[in-house]
Amino acid sequence: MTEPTDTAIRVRGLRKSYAGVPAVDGLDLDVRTGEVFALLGPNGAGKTTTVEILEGYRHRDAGDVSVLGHDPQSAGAGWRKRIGIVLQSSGGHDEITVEELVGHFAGYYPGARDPDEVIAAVGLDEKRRTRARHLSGGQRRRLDVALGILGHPALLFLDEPTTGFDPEARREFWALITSLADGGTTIILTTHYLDEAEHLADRLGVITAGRIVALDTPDRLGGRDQDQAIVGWTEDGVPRTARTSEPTALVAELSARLGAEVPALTVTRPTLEDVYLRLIDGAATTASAHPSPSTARSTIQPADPQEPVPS
Ligand SMILES: Nc1ncnc2c1ncn2[C@@H]1O[C@H](COP(=O)(O)OP(=O)(O)OP(=O)(O)O)[C@@H](O)[C@H]1O
Repeated sequence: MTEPTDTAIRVRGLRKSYAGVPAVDGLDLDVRTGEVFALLGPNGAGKTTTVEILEGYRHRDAGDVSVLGHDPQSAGAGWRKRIGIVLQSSGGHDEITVEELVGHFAGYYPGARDPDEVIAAVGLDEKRRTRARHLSGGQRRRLDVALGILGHPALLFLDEPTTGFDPEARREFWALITSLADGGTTIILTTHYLDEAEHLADRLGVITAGRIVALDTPDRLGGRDQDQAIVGWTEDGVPRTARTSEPTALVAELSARLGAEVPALTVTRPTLEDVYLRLIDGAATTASAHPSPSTARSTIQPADPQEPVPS
């Protein structure tokens, strides 16, 4: 297969079941080279299963998958070196210091980034001589990211990267991700933080029950840009609100009626979280109105333990 330059990931009809219960149920996805793409969805929606198939860590039951022009199921070591992975939880190497670990992993990649620069970039300079087991949860995640970006990956997977970060650490981490994206790295992000997705992602895909139910830019997802605005103000001492698709006209009318400064005026639009929750609710309602055989099966069949990971 020749490698397309504008498409980093192409997925068609992806399916994966555990003990007959679908986790990914006919998923299509295109991720463009150089974009930051966020996968959102409730617990158990199929995000990790999808991402692990893309990473080559899990075998699919059906569908076509191309990642950087190769099928992850059969791609070789050269392909793997072009992929950076930061898993949801990491561990191990507890007795090794940050600089030893980063220096050691740098040896795996021809033309690796300078370990000192990577340690500085993830904000671990002050902890470089600290053993991994003495790092805080957030610092450990930064170390994971350091290991993930050492090899200049063309494609970086970040699975819930800022869980446990304090607000300042999250902002710093976002800046790091933005700088990687500016440098041309394609990034696949799974997160439960809507503000993180909105801040970082060029496009978002929402997965429920193993399918993409919405896919767009953060400001257009689920018709968000078409949503009515909510105008709030106080009149005769009473708080009032109105929904309108023409907030400017309403504000002008209020201003003409109540004076130049309309008391307690606010104009708001649905947040990404509002839209996301609406999409999830809508998908759940549709699923319960039309129960599929797979939904019925899931109540009676236990799931398999995790498959062995191919080397
Ligand atoms: N190894 C496994 N064996 C059996 N069932 C599994 C396995 N991995 C995932 N599942 C099931 O597949 C479904 C999708 O799980 P997955 O981990 O892909 O969801 P997710 O969207 O990543 O969830 P979360 O947000 O909680 O991480 C769930 O119902 C889960 O229980």
